[in-house]
Amino acid sequence: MNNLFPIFLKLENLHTLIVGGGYVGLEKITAVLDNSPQATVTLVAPEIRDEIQELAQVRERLTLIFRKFEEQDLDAKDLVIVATNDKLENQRIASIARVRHMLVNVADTPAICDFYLSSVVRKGNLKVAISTNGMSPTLAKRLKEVLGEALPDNLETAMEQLRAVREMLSGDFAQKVDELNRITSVLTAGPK
Ligand SMILES: C[C@@]1(CC(=O)O)C2=NC(=C\c3[nH]c(c(CCC(=O)O)c3CC(=O)O)Cc3[nH]c(c(CC(=O)O)c3CCC(=O)O)/C=C3\N/C(=C\2)[C@@H](CCC(=O)O)[C@]3(C)CC(=O)O)/[C@H]1CCC(=O)O
Ligand SMILES: NC(=O)c1ccc[n+]([C@@H]2O[C@H](COP(=O)([O-])OP(=O)(O)OC[C@H]3O[C@@H](n4cnc5c(N)ncnc54)[C@H](O)[C@@H]3O)[C@@H](O)[C@H]2O)c1
Repeated sequence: MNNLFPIFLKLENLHTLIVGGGYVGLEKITAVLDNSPQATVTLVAPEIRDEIQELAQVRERLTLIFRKFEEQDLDAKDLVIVATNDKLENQRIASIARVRHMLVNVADTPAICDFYLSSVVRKGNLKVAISTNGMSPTLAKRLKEVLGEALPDNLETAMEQLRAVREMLSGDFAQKVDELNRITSVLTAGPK
């Protein structure tokens, strides 16, 4: 069963807590900031990798706290990514966050995640997020590479032109939809 519902978050409007500052903490903070450089993030861990400390020097909205997780760290947070190397502590933190109605990702335990991070193909304004439903992050990463090669680089121009058309079109909503579908039908037309 694949019941995941994909959404695209504006992380600059949310406050994300990352618990753990090791390899996985670094992977997750990198994923967050690569996609959402203006995201507000607090990371708490007694030991924080140098690469994360370097990131914090150039990212004003990234705050580091050098100690173990405390429940108050969840105050005023929207999302939590839990990535300590203590599985039981990860589960404990996730349960506290759930009681507080926050969305939780626990890097080492997919079964108790409310959301997964995805592999991301980016071409300007286009973003394609890939998930394997937790089956194989490695496959997601490879598919990202395949799709990145396959998608043409001039999509940005097409998007800009379509946006201009979209703004120019008059008429009611149904007429606009018809016209946009007509213009873009060449994209899905098979070979003649
Ligand atoms: C996509 C990506 C996004 C990101 O993290 O930014 C991501 N993992 C990435 C890479 C990656 N992760 C792992 C490897 C090693 C090889 C392998 O195991 O395949 C590699 C490959 C590599 O690094 O080369 C190990 C691993 N990952 C999870 C577990 C726990 C478990 O499965 O039990 C373990 C075993 C830990 C252990 O054994 O100790 C769990 C999750 N990893 C997810 C996402 C979520 C499911 C996504 C989906 O639905 O596909 C989920 C469920 C939760 C989450 O983390 O959100 C990112 C690709 C970035 C890119 O595109 O370059
Ligand atoms: N989802 C994924 O993509 C993925 C990939 C690899 C590993 N994992 C799993 O993620 C976990 C973390 O691995 P790692 O390589 O980052 O470990 P690591 O040893 O490099 O780092 C652990 C971090 O957790 C911190 N920490 C420990 N207890 C803490 C606490 N109570 N509060 C706050 N921080 C605390 C440490 O200070 C350190 O910063 C492991 O269980 C691993 O199996 C997940």
